[in-house]
Amino acid sequence: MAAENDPLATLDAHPEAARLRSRKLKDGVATLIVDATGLGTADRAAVEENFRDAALAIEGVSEARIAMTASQPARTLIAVGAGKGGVGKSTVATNLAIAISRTGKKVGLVDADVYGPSQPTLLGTNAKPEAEDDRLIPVEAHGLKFLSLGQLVSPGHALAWRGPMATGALAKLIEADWGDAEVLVVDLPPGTGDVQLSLIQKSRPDGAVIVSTPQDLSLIDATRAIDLFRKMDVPVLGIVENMAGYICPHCGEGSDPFGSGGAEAAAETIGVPFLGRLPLSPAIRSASDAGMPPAAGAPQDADAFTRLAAAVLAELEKVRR
Ligand SMILES: Nc1ncnc2c1ncn2[C@@H]1O[C@H](COP(=O)(O)OP(=O)(O)OP(=O)(O)O)[C@@H](O)[C@H]1O
Repeated sequence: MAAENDPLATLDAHPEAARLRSRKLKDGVATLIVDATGLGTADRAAVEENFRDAALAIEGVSEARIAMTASQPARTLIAVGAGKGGVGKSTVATNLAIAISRTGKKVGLVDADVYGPSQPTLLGTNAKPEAEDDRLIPVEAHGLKFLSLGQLVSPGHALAWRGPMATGALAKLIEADWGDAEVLVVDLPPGTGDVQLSLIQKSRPDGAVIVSTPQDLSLIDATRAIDLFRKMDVPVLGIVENMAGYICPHCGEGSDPFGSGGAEAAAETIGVPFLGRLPLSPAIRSASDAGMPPAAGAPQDADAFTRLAAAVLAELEKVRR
């Protein structure tokens, strides 16, 4: 790492030398930059102490300054929002997260829906997260790590989350120990209120996906949600049209209970990408209610979400350039 006559060169033989990013000695002060990726709080402190002791044991070092770099990997945060409730935002967020994880990425899902956290139902588990050093450890299900406000309260009490209390609880979910998760999908509460605003401000999503049904009223609300993200300088990755057409399971005939093509037309007018449509399907509803996300199921159910994940990842690449 440095010249042979550098007294700090002995640190290259340290058992944690692979974490040493740089070392410098000036006027008796040793400055080390150490990569803390993947370390829990206790291990991080131990490694720091260890390097300090090792540096101070070197002749000519009177002081050791150790900088531990961010312990978490660069993580992409995707917010899933909707202007109003009931459009299938949570269903889309869960299945999008699963479809992204099926591309080989490590994915975490945050259920930040203060008004009706539904991920424990959608993922079919009531397991409660543990905490270590005051940091929550996400629960695992269907290949995802996830945390939900619904896990922090007893059933039926979620409506008590309001204002600063909700904001504080949401921060705990986002700042949890997500380990090696590369992508974090955040299921926001519906609407454009203070809770959404402070969450967007604090967590700075890399992009937002807006869920809407094809009908006009839902689209007006979706437009408000888009405005909120744009004002906060969060790139809108696009609109997903959910419940976009119904195929009768009995006669096979197609119909459009909520209209058709509305979200695609609105996306064009507003100037955001259209990410695709998901059909109104009894199979999606019954699988979701049973805690068996369709994205993790048979191809005929999973395909629409696989395409959605590909579209979302492609848009993310574009906004990063
Ligand atoms: N494409 C679909 N086909 C059939 N049912 C669907 C579809 N999408 C969602 N649903 C059903 O609609 C209901 C509402 O969905 P979901 O909870 O995901 O909506 P939401 O927008 O997150 O609502 P809220 O924000 O109010 O919690 C659920 O019963 C869900 O199974």
